Amino acid sequence: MQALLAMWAEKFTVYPDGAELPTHHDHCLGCGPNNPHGHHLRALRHGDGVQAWHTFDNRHVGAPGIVHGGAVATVVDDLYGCLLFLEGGPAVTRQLTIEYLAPVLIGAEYRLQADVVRREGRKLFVAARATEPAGRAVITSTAVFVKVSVEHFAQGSPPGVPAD
Ligand SMILES: CCCCC/C=C\C/C=C\C/C=C\C/C=C\CCCC(=O)SCCNC(=O)CCNC(=O)[C@H](O)C(C)(C)COP(=O)(O)OP(=O)(O)OC[C@H]1O[C@@H](n2cnc3c(N)ncnc32)[C@H](O)[C@@H]1OP(=O)(O)O
Repeated sequence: MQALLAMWAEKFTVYPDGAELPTHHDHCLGCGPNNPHGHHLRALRHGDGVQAWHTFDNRHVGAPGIVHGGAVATVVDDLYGCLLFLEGGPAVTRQLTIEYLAPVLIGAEYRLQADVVRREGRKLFVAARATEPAGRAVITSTAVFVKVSVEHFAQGSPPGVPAD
């Protein structure tokens, strides 16, 4: 686990505008390429924020043809987690709100954008939205993240040992 934490700390570096940001780790439910249940989110730096183009598939269906609201929240939460790479250090979600303005459809591509709204001590107030290609917002979100030390993550076991 310590090696994993050290590797993760290296990901908090400077990324040029437009650069693809790293994944949190290989098995991350949001962005990990080796999680068969995951969303495989890829986020790019966009100005001071992050953006991604994302298409949900039938693994994440709720009502027929419509993405499960929890799956949408997972992706938004993970996008905020990618924003942390621009903040220079780890933080964790303390509060997450999602406004589901219109159904998010399986197989349709959405543009996601997340930005820091303000910083206050250890707290990071962030906001995000997902829009259709024509520009209509289907969800908006806000969240509060609290900065933590890398050691915060030593509370869990590394992927594959022994919890799964
Ligand atoms: C490959 C490397 C391997 C290692 C790492 C691997 C992976 C890393 C994974 C995650 C890394 C993070 C992000 C990237 C990943 C994925 C993205 C998704 C993010 C997540 O999936 S992350 C998981 C879900 N998340 C949690 O698992 C958090 C559980 N929780 C806690 O661990 C504690 O709760 C903690 C530490 C957050 C705080 O605890 P605490 O005791 O330190 O602090 P406290 O309670 O005092 O709150 C502090 C200040 O926030 C204010 N405050 C509280 N609530 C507020 C609200 N609603 N609105 C406005 N302000 C609020 C207070 O008023 C106070 O403010 P003030 O400082 O001004 O007094």
